[in-house]
Amino acid sequence: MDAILVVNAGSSSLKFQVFGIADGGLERQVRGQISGIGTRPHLKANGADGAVLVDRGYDLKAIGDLPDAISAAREWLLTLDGFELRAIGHRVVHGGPDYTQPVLIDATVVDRLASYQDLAPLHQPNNLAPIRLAMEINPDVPQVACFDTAFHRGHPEHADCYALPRTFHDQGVRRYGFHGLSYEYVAERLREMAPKVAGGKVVVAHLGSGASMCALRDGRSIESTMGFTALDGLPMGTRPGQLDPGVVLYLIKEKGLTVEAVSDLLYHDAGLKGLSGISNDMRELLASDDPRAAFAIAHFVHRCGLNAGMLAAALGGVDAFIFTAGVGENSPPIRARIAEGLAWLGAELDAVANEAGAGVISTPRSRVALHVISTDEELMIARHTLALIRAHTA
Ligand SMILES: Nc1ncnc2c1ncn2[C@@H]1O[C@H](COP(=O)(O)OP(=O)(O)O)[C@@H](O)[C@H]1O
Ligand SMILES: CC(=O)OP(=O)(O)O
Ligand SMILES: [Mg+2]
Repeated sequence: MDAILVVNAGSSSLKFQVFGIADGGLERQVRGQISGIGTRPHLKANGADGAVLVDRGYDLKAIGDLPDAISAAREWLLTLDGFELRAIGHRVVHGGPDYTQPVLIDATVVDRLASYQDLAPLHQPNNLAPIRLAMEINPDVPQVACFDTAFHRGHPEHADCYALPRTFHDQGVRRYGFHGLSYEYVAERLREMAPKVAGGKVVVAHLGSGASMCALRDGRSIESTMGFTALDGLPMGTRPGQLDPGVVLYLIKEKGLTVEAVSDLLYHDAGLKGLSGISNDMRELLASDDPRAAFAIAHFVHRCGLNAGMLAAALGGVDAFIFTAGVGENSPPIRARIAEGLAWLGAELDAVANEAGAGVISTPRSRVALHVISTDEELMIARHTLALIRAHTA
């Protein structure tokens, strides 16, 4: 069967899917991920019928980081047969000022994407590693890069600039926004599920290991909480979210930290991990009775509320609030606490529906519809990849 492989390297997970190419479009064949990278690595994959193909844990020595996960996933994927690889689609977190839509990859594209490495050090090298590997091993298989930043490129310019001298903006120092493939998918899904709501003012909360929110007006992004890099906005697993830049200057000038040490702190040791001193993994914090875990969660919920308010202001109101990604899809208690913070907007949670993991978790009276949508960045990537290779072979 002709197939597309999709690779999505996040900050705590490596996700992959295999889609068959059929006349009618894409047919999902395999959906897998290595989750808990850095905490409790676990490989799980399901086949087209949902059957479990593999479900196994690894110790941290075997999979300590993303590159280890890429090797392990590749090893497992090579055990599959029956697929003729026709294309590989990749999530690439930073598209910089150049890429506003998916692109066929060649050596020039790889070089340019590598030049954004410092703008997404947690992701870009891991996005590029499998691209380079496949170029070497399967040079004839076309590869497509799909960007987290592209969906946000329709923002008005006054929203995406920093209040810095204009020359910096012209050099690419501006707000890009991330998780765009997830928001694009959620916007499409919402249009299918609730077209009236989808045409209105919607805030989507992508709460995973990386976390951000996006304001959608009529399905298009008009604002996001992330900026130049994926450090801004909400607190995350290991990233602080919004931080006074004065803190960075102080750490360097007064505390003598090197630039590398500050970078390490902001990408690897801050956020839920830094604040709790326990873990970057929300599951572990929720399960802990250590007050530092509760404190980190309280901070996360507080910042989610503030950022939701900011996006509500950008939209001039909110018709719907959507939860997605690892925490948003799977944690009723976190959803409940965030929903509480939306009460001033008229949101009312249906506690039973929330606990049951329903798609709509607001009461009929609620002035803000509360939805849970499982994101599918890989499907979005597969669609873009198929469209691009078809356009190039037509
Ligand atoms: N049942 C759950 N309750 C709370 N958090 C969860 C649950 N399941 C997964 N998560 C959280 O989701 C995060 C992973 O989300 P995901 O969107 O896959 O992240 P990423 O793509 O950034 O690696 C994990 O860090 C974990 O804390
Ligand atoms: C951009 C980003 O933070 O991605 P992820 O949530 O997958 O780490
Ligand atoms: Mg992710």
